[in-house]
Amino acid sequence: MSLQACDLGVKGRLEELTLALNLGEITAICGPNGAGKSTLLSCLAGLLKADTGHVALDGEWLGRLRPQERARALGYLPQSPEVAWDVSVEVLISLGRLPWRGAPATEAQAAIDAAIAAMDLEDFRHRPVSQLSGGERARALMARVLATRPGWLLADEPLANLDLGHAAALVHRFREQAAAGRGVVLVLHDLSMAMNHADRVVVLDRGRLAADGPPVQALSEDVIARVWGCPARWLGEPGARALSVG
Ligand SMILES: Nc1ncnc2c1ncn2[C@@H]1O[C@H](COP(=O)(O)OP(=O)(O)OP(=O)(O)O)[C@@H](O)[C@H]1O
Repeated sequence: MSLQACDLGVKGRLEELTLALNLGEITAICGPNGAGKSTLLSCLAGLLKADTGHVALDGEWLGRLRPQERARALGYLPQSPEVAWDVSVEVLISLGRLPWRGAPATEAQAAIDAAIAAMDLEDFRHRPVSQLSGGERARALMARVLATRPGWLLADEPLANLDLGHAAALVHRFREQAAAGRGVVLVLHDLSMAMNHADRVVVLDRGRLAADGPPVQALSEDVIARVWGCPARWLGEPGARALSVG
């Protein structure tokens, strides 16, 4: 199942970008504020229509797929952890099963239970979403995406509201998903996370592709200086790098 952006352009936001994403990999999309990361992710998820070009899933244009088919293949976590309805955590997560309506109830419950366990939400299962902290709500929203068991996980800043332990656990979940042959595409501001845990990093700058490759290349000190405009130095060993800035 391939996911490709071909000459993708959104006026004032993305400039004719071509990109083929790979299953079995964690791809990080990095770049400064306003670089076009969320715009690209929304296009890949089929939620934002490009002005030029298209996104193709297995060679089929996203716009031509049935919504249910698209929702089964592409799981999307938006940047802001907003929830429109004050339902319980379990009900919120069960919404992730909507694309699989008609599947056996046992299968649905197993997926929901696994997502609750993966995001450490057992204690909150019956709690209304309005009574969660910001990080707990972010975990519940991630669990909803996991419950779908999509072929592609597209997550916009999935670690932003999480404490250290839950962030590390979620990175581990992403690695499991990639190892299971799924595609994982993450917008990340934390360049150390991208350096240490991504297989590939796509760097955007003012709507353009500035770098694309293994983290050591795409997040080299030169690229960081050029794109983010600040001197930075990588410290530590491969796999446990820390970024010293300034
Ligand atoms: N709905 C919109 N209409 C018009 N322009 C928009 C809209 N949303 C974002 N933009 C603009 O498009 C550009 C890219 O925005 P985008 O949200 O993709 O950036 P980003 O890289 O995700 O940034 P951040 O790191 O701040 O979240 C920005 O200049 C932004 O101001």
